[in-house]
Amino acid sequence: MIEKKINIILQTEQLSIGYKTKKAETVVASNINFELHKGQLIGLVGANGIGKSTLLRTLIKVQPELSGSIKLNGIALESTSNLDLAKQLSIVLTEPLTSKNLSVYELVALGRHPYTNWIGNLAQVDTDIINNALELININDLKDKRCYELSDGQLQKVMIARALAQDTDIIVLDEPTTHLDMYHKAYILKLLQKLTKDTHKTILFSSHEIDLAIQLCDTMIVMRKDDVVCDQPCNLISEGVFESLFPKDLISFDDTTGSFRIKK
Ligand SMILES: Nc1ncnc2c1ncn2[C@@H]1O[C@H](COP(=O)(O)OP(=O)(O)OP(=O)(O)O)[C@@H](O)[C@H]1O
Repeated sequence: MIEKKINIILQTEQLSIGYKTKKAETVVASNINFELHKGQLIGLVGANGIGKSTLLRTLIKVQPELSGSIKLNGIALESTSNLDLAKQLSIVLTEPLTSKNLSVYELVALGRHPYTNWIGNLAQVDTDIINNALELININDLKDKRCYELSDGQLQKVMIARALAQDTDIIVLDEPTTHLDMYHKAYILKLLQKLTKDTHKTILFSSHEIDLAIQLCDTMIVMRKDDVVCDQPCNLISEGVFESLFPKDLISFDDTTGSFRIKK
């Protein structure tokens, strides 16, 4: 029990997320309580528009929580400075890159930004970490290419290498498999699983690839209309959580295969 507590890296308590304007507050989800552990692969799933990106943006401090608390390594997120945050948490977003003119090496090297001096000079330790990230993701052969020359799958690997170069305890990815074909979706998620095992980092990603996430994740956070649940995939299956994710007219969840099927 005590060891479990020591291993907690990210924790929410009575978290409520959404959007606030001067006139109104829109709650997207509330009563969110979970504990994420070191070295785990965690998939965040739910229907379109349910609040996955809103939750991720709140967890990475891009938007404020409406109420409740988030703790990163035991410290409230709101009292963690942005520089400290960048040393603990790295982010991979799917938005198109504005810096596609950079070479792959230069883009991965940007991951060292929180650690370098103001002109961004790289020390030997930084270049070692960058080379190690290129090696771990197996993209050494791409390092001199310009980012605009890459396929979506290659670019996604480069973005993950940049996050690795940032050398944080936790990596957060918003829909890392968007635009990828079936093979590359599986490849990227398998790569994330391997990284959690090889580096003991915690990796949290949102995805619509529920079937793949069930097979690969240690833990899943499932956002439903009325609640947010977090558990091991096998427990979520036996509690019927996936079955309740979507309207029942078109697809149903098959407990035995752990996948969705179209109703005939
Ligand atoms: N900037 C914003 N201001 C106000 N409401 C927003 C904003 N961004 C998103 N929303 C609303 O918050 C809700 C959750 O959206 P969000 O993008 O988090 O869902 P999602 O689960 O990531 O969806 P998808 O799977 O389609 O990407 C939606 O109702 C959306 O319209």
